[in-house]
Amino acid sequence: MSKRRPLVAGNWKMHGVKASVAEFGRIAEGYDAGLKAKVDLLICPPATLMSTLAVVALGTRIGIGGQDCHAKPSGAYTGDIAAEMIADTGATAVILGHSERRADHGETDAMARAKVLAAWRAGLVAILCVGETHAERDEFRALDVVRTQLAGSLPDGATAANVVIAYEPVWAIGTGRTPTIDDIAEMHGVLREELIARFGDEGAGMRLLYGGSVKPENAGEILHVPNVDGALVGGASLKAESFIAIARAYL
Ligand SMILES: O=C(CO)COP(=O)(O)O
Repeated sequence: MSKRRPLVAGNWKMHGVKASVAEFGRIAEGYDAGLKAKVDLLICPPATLMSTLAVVALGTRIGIGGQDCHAKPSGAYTGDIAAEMIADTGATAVILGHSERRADHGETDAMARAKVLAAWRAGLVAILCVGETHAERDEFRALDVVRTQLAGSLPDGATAANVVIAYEPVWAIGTGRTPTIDDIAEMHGVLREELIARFGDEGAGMRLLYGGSVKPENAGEILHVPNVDGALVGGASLKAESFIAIARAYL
């Protein structure tokens, strides 16, 4: 039996307004005692909702996280948010190095690495995303690409408590397509090997999430793959019904 407690995290991306607080309430209602005994839940709303949801989440045992942070604690960086500001809302985690940040904002492994250090400085858990493009998988480079991303973006000092790794194949995000169960098992196995080689027992204890078109229909299969310790869910996290249904794969 693995001692890693599963985590199902919702990445709301650029979705959600004040009315979405009610949807969060429905997620909290669905997080019953049976689920609480088995799985952690985290919601990463847009920055505009973080403070509100952090208050609403008090007592629900659902964590709140950010979707990105700046590497610096403060300064003249218009539009950016420091890890310390995320922590100040009551959030406890932050997604970093997401492929949408890498593609749309030119984020490199070095930048993701600096942001992970910022998250730790602020006391946040870093949810670090890695994943190959479709072309890279076609060229049989997926494992190498992901190994390189992990090596370049995960700093020394990572522990089972301060980092979660999310494997998100870029081509599976929002497309309804997923890798085969064997491909997920292979990638997560490689990630686990890398983490143990670098961090020993801490690496063995780090949670590895799968992300990319996770839905209630495929959660049962994906979440029981060895070394898959949960999911990072985009679209299906926007509705309480589907998000909770995914978490219930652990019951
Ligand atoms: O990018 C994702 C989560 O970070 C996955 O998004 P989808 O679940 O919508 O494919």
